[in-house]
Amino acid sequence: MIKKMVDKKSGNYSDRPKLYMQDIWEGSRIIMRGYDSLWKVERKLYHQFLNINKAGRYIPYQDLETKQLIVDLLENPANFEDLITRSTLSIATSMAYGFRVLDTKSEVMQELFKNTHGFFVMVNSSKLLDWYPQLRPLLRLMPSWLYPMAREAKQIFYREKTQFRQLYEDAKCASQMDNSLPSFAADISRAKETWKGTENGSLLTDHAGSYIAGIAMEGAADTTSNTLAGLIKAMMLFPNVQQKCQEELDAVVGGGRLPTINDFESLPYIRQTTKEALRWLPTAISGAIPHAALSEDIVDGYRIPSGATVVMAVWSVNNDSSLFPNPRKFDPSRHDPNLSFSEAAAAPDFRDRDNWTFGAGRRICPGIHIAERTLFLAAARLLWTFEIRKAKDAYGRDIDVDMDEVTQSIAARPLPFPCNFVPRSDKHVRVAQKEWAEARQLLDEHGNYKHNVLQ
Ligand code: HEM
Repeated sequence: MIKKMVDKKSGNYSDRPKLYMQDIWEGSRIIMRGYDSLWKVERKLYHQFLNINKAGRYIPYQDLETKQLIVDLLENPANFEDLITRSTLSIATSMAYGFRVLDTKSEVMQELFKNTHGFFVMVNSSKLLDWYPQLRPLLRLMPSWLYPMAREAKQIFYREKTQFRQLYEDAKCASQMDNSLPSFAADISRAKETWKGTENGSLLTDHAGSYIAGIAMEGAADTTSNTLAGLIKAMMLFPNVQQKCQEELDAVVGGGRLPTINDFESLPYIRQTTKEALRWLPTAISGAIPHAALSEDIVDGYRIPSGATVVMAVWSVNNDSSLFPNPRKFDPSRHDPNLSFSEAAAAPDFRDRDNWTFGAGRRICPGIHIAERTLFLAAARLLWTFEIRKAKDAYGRDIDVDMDEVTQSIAARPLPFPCNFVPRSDKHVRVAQKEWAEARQLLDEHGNYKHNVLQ
């Protein structure tokens, strides 16, 4: 059904429902935006800077952050949830703005989390106004003390807007300096200059530009971190799969170096494992943000009215046993290693899709190529360095974990679970530490890049 409607008739199903909070946010968040001219400009920019060829440009960031992830885990394995979040967030801020995240508890990051979280809480709290939009005009007649949510939401929007603009302006300024790092924000501001006097140029205001960069950063961070948390959980629960991954790594990479992106083609089972992690615990459990129908349509005799909300039941389709037999079994071998994430997502026959976790149709996630590389490097390096095992209780017994427990969110994540990272050998530890020590030479005393590391 997703293929039939959202992929094949994507011109009709690329709109978004008109959420009350999207109005309060003045339509700023692309991910919630309807199928309009600014959305097309935004999408053009995403395509220009995140396409399959450009995605390769960010590998040095993915390389450095996944090396740091490994040594951080060696030092503080119990903190693995926060460490994977730091590394994916740092890849995202490096790409979007050209700076790294050293600590997720820093003031800038806390402000960012507070605003994003605030937005989703507000969307959740205003569901009634989305189900019954006819109530909205009544709110305007009510004194704000009787209905404080709108005022609270506006405050979150202003704080977020101020932060996104500041980050965007800082990246623009930084790009004027010699030896500056490339960033998506700087790319957008340059595109804005190039498009001056055109229709695209007039739509691409600084405010729009700051949100295009901000949402790319936001879209990249949690989704990837949540998927990695799911992959770690799967490795712990399916040790036979973990062992197969490690046999492949030992045969191809050996024990003398960390896997790199150059091993991508030679590690098909690791790639299949990342595909299976996306299927088995999809962070976009119901397609992240619903689509909406632009015009009325008839599908299999059912009338879909214009404006109808279309939710993709990603969890259900990823667990459909006619497509994925025994679906709760984590089995990487069900995926074709010869198809990249995006090739499988675009497969003409829906049975060739690995999963539906990146969405569908014209709104399919534009970060899919970046995500593929981050997941590959992180998975290969984690499994090269560690045995991922169940944690033990005070009596030395394995602590059981429910495989399906996830957070209640549009970007679901496994509920926190205990887990043991056991280094595979002293030699593996020494190699990882040595490679991180070499990689650190690229950084200054504040932990930021000394010079441009991208091609
Ligand atoms: C495992 C990683 C990721 C997952 C599972 C994921 C999933 C998704 C999903 C389900 C959507 C909505 C698609 C739809 O409406 O049909 C989406 C949209 C989006 N994603 Fe991702 N994403 C990931 C990584 C990334 C990365 C790395 C970036 C940026 C570099 C990114 C940027 C975006 C943006 C900008 C949108 C909005 C597109 C639009 O509304 O037109 N995502 N993503």
